[in-house]
Amino acid sequence: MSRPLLQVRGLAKRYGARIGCEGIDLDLYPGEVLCIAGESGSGKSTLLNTLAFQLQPDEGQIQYDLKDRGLTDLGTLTQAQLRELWRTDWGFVRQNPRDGLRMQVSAGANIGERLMAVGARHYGDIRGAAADWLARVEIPAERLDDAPKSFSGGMQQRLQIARNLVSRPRLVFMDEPTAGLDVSVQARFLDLLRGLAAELDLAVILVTHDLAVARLLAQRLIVMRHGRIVETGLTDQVLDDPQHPYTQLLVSSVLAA
Ligand SMILES: Nc1ncnc2c1ncn2[C@@H]1O[C@H](COP(=O)(O)OP(=O)(O)OP(=O)(O)O)[C@@H](O)[C@H]1O
Repeated sequence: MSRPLLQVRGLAKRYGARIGCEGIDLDLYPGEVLCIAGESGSGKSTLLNTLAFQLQPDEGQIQYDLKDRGLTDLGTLTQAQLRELWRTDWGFVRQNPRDGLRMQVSAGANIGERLMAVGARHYGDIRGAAADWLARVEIPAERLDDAPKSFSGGMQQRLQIARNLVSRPRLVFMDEPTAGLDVSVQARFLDLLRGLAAELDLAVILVTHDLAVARLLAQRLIVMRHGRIVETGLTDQVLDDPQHPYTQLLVSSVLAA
């Protein structure tokens, strides 16, 4: 197997005496989609934000395969180096597009900004690439100059995907990206996401409480409870033959719904 893109050992994040997550070990490989599932309060968002180094870990180590340095302890990077990573080689798709987009500037500018972060300077090229990405996420090109606040929720979420993927990141963190979408647009959105992840060989760490989303998108699944990983494995295996009683309960409660 290839070298891991992200390697995590003994990770913990606490809020005072309360455990956010602890004892987390995981390896993520290039192009792999990993889903973090678990009930409300199990520590999914804490783990995601700590992995993305947007929350400072209290214990443990996160190593990332930086393009120019190989596996590097993220704790040794400066804030400027972390910001560079967030703007270029990583992406972050929020549950609420208002948190991941700049709502007042045009769709084209939302995409163009990320391109400028990776060095693009030519206005025509940036506009062309933005139009191309709008088409890839199924937004009509004539909406290029419109602000996302005039878009539907589904369009905003697709724009957030375009903004993140235009810089060709290798790793994208996603926090419940489908939770705010109507059921009627969820399936198409998931299809689009799955296609783009495969085409771009994108590694994704995705938080969801929806096991159907995990089944559709993720090769590997982590199940969390009380801040700890209680089960991990290939998604189909975990869902079809859960070993931990908590996972069994989680799977059977979905089947019963
Ligand atoms: N900012 C915070 N301050 C104090 N405690 C927090 C904070 N954020 C989360 N927690 C606590 O950490 C634990 C894990 O919360 P977290 O939000 O990571 O869970 P989650 O699985 O993402 O939940 P949900 O699905 O409801 O978003 C919970 O006990 C929660 O109360």
